Amino acid sequence: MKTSIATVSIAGTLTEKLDAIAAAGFDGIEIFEQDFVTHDGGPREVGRMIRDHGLEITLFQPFRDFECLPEPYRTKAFDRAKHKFDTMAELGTDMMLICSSVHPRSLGGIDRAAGDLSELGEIARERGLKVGYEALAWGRHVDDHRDAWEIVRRADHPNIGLILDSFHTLGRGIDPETIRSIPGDKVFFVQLADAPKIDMDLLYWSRHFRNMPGEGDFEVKRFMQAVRATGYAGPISLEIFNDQFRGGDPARIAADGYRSLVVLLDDVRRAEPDTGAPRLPARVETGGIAFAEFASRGEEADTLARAFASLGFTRSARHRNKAVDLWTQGDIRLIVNREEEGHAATSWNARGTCVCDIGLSVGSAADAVTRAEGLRLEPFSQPLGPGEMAIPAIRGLSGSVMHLLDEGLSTVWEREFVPEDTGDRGAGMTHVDHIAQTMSYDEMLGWTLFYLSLFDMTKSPMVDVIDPDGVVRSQAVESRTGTGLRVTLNGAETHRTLAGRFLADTFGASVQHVALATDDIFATAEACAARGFEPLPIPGNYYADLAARVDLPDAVIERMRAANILYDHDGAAGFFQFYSRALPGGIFIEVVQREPGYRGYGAPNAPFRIAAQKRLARTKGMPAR
Ligand SMILES: O=C(O)c1ccc(O)c(O)c1
Ligand SMILES: [Mg+2]
Repeated sequence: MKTSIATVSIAGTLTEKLDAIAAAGFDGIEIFEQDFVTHDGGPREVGRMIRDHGLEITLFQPFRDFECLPEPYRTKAFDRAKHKFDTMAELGTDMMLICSSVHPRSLGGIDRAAGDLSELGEIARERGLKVGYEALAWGRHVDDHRDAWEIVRRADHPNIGLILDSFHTLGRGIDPETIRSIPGDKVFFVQLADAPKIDMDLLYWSRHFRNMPGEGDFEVKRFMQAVRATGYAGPISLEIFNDQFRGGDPARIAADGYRSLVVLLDDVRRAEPDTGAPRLPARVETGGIAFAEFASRGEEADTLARAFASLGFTRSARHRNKAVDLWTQGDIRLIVNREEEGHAATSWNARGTCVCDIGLSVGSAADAVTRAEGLRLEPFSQPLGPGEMAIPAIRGLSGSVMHLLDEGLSTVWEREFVPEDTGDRGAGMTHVDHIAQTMSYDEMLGWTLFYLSLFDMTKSPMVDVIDPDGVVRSQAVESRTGTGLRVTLNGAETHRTLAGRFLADTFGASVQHVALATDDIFATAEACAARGFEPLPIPGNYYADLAARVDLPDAVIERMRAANILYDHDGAAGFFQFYSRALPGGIFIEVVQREPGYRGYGAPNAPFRIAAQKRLARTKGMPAR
């Protein structure tokens, strides 16, 4: 099945778009007329340039306001179409898209539309061209693919067919199952887009908020399953009108698009057995986070180590060959890497103290790598020292690394590390609850797609986190089983927010905090305090307000106040959390206790946490981050 993407989906000049689309792996493009018209070069040259990129022109579009016009508009519309047919011949494409008319003088009438299309089909046939008709969700008389199909059926012409676009069908809430009764040979072209479910004018929604399949809330897979059932075998093309993408990095957006298509087509193969075997291993089931590795040096590395000790961690092993310490507590492993060569050193040079590597437990590391390769994710490796194990890894957020560990690879701790004698039993923390990654808002969709396409994860609705100086959008992705990986993605739009400041200071997206789970937050807080841990101070007002709005005994609220513990309840269960102060690199540690059934991340408390962090930074005379 050929893959294609509309030029309108990608930012840049026509040449930049083509470079990005070709590099991403697509077979073809839908050329948007505007992208062609704005280019300084005739249609023959443009056609050649596209073919020189190894791409074919799958479609020329859009041709508007054609059908059902009274004279003299009707004749003019036919003349316009003939003119475009000339251009198409020079470009070297044989398929034109006509979208349903929004012309104020359009008369409507299914047979009138069919008659116009049939007559145009005859002109197209003489020139060896084909015309596909698409129902725009806001078309004046035709706004439903079922009506568009009836028009095409009555036009009854071999050069006239139907174009399906998932946005127009799913955006209007039309059941995609209705596609199954359309003959595949009359479907001339298929366009795909997803979108977030927001209540909005259809045209505005379509032109600004479409996104890649899997990035939104539409049932694009069910749409595509219905398309496959018709026997349609032509190109599958992304047509994504999105303001962020129009201003985004062409290579990144094109790669995301290609990835979304590969995943979707594989999901469809999996769901409809008669469409062929899946080509990729299934989405990878994640266990928890096996380790979080900090790149650091000197004084900052010492400060980190002291902070870990105050949180009840023990330096339980050192690497055989490297300046790498392993700090453990429960099933949690925090690594401090002071090496002056290799990935950690590169990360430290670029951004200072940071989380440079995340180790993830997976069912099968080999399957994870095969799937990642199929999605064209970037593999990572570096030279191994004596006795070191080859653990598969891929590039994660902004050049960071994600290692994939399965059962067979879990011997790495014994093989590569020398244990140290430890007496400390810890402060009761058991495992990593989640990591929080901060990125620019523009990167959020792409990273959501990364997690959802590689791993067996779902996303939760996006929430707004109110910072005193702006809004940060936050979205969680979590393993379907609920026991594996959990990540919150935080998208900052301004440098004035805590997240935005962190982003600027660390030169790109990275882990801003690591949240550790305990079964008894009060005991853990006490054990940490005994080790000299200083929590983020929370003002008294918070507890006065809490007492008024939640159903907790006064004595519990008093204990929370004493330990700077915050609380949330999501209707099902409660959640307790406290925070460290800022560590080197602006990173912080969160400690959480989830009551069984609590699904959130304490988002309602984020404004209080952020205000407290900014206040602390100000009183220390440090930049607020
Ligand atoms: O927004 C539009 O006008 C428009 C044009 C062409 C399409 O294929 C489409 O889906 C929308
Ligand atoms: Mg369309």
